[in-house]
Amino acid sequence: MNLQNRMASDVATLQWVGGTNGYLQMIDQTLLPMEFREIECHDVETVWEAIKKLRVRGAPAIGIAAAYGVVIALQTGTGSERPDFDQRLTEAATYLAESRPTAVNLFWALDRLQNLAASLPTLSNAEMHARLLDEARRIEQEDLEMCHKIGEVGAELLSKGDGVLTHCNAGGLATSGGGTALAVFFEAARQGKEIHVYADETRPLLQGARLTTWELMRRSIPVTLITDSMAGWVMQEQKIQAVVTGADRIAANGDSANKIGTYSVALLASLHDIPFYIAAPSSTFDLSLTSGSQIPIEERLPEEITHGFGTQTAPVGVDVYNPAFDVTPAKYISGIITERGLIQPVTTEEVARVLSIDQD
Ligand SMILES: CSC[C@H]1O[C@H](OP(=O)(O)O)[C@H](O)[C@@H]1O
Repeated sequence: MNLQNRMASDVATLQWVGGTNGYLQMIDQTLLPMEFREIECHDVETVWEAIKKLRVRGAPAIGIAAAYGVVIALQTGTGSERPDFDQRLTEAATYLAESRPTAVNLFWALDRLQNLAASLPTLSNAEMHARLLDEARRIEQEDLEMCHKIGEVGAELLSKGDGVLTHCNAGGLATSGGGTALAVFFEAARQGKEIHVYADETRPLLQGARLTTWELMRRSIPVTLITDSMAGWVMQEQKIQAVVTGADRIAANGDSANKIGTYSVALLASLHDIPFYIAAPSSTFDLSLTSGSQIPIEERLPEEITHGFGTQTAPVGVDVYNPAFDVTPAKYISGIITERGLIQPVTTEEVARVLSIDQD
């Protein structure tokens, strides 16, 4: 099987249809697992809304969607001169960058397209548009390859029969299809390691209950759903031999932002002397930040907590705090699994060394 078939989840998180005047098709993840529906994005506003509402979500997937969103934005607009085109590119990137603040892959992808255009100022609008579509497709393909390698690097850390805990969803749905934390589980299972996954439900939007269990069950990987508050107890009961989660932005010293609740899981793992790993591609690192204190943390609407999935569970008007992410200090991270190898110990020097390793 080729890489695309082997590592991609058996459903395409995202799919570009057609040429430069095509459109982006994506699974609406807000409906899973009860309904499988794909939506078509024919304008940049639809892409922006899909990112904002987590119809497409997960750091790498958000970056890929934004890259295709730029291509869609350039299908319309005034001016036939290249400066007009470049202005529209800048406007589209600025607009998409406002959709969500934490996942650095969004900004990394938008910068990559803008830098490409800046490096090719003499191309016609049509030629530049085609190159931008090629670059978006390259970002998606590179992510698939990175997921595959993350799976291989991470699977080596797991032993036959391990219980492994994960938080939120860092699966094919959060990426080009290969997953990051779940790529480790997919590969370990493929190698016959017979792991058992414990999935935190991950309030308030339940990415673990809705998405991680769905992905693992589709691949016949044993998974047990637990509430977020049970993570410590299953560790105490010695059901867990390792923890692997994803990440949305990793600072130069290895401090990692991930779904809210990850920090608590890392502290619990440390207390129980259980290795806690982050799995993430190099596109999730933000080396411009010296530490995690500089990572912007998205705050989302109170209704996600008080009216989750249509049921009101708190008095109207109650004060609500709803940060979507938290930051785990590097000292609580046993290692960061990347496509370039394992970063361990998690230090600024080791981050720089591993990320500088040339890809084959
Ligand atoms: C492979 S990145 C997955 C990462 O993204 C999730 O956040 P969200 O569902 O809000 O996009 C969560 O932090 C996952 O670990």
